Amino acid sequence: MTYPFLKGHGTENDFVLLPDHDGSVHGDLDEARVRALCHRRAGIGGDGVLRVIRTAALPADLAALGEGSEWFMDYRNADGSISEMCGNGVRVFALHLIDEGLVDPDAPIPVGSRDGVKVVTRAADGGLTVDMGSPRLLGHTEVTVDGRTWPARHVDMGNPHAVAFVDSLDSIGGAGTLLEPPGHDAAVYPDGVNVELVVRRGPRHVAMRVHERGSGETRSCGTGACAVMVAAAEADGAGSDGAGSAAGAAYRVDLPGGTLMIELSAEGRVLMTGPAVIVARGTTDL
Ligand SMILES: N[C@@H](CCC[C@H](N)C(=O)O)C(=O)O
Repeated sequence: MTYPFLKGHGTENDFVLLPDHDGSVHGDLDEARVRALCHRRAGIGGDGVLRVIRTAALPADLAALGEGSEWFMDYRNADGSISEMCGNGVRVFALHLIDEGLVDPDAPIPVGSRDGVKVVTRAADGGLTVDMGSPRLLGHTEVTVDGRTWPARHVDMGNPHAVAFVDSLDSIGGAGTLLEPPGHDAAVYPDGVNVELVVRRGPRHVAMRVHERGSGETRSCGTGACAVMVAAAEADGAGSDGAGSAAGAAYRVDLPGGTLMIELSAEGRVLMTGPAVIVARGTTDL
């Protein structure tokens, strides 16, 4: 069977997009197909898959999560597992909808996800801004990477994150070498966790590396950058809800694949701005 695909990325977090508007192409998108598509040597290659489907074509339980949005981002990690949300992916997804004339490019674009509807707007710098919703600052925990253990902040951005402030990003193996899933408390993260390692670069400016649940070390993670901003804002004197005195603050978050700007609105909502690019389109029989 041959079917269409596109390839895109946001700050080098790369995705295979699968247009499947009425759900007739991929049915239940199984893990084996996702792994084959994302394989870096035998497939198209990607950190994950974004299935582009109309909310109305989904089973009732999923459709309920996307209520109010015509389009739903059905996201899968490279290993075929499902995640609630993908911050870089939703920008790439919205760009695809704009490119294909599927939405009004001048209006806010609602995109359904397993973490509810995210609204994407065009940013002044040519990028896209996503209202990522309200973060949840949960407990304190720890993570172990390369045999070293750090205290970490548990931040929920719809998906689970552990944010650890470290002395140096360079001393923890080379870039792209966090191959083993970091050690973490399975009681805190029963479904696994995305782990962010962070250093300060200046006032409201941080840099990070990330090991993603289901994808390994990636060049960028949008929800991860948001979690990092929330943890940094708390450390900089915000209230326990992540808003407080940091509300309105904008942080620059540098990642191996680029830079994201993350802002905490006066209402305590996280606004993420960054680029999105489509680099290829074609058909595959994978
Ligand atoms: N890269 C994404 C996050 C993808 C999901 C994550 N690996 C998980 O399992 O929660 C992003 O940009 O947010």
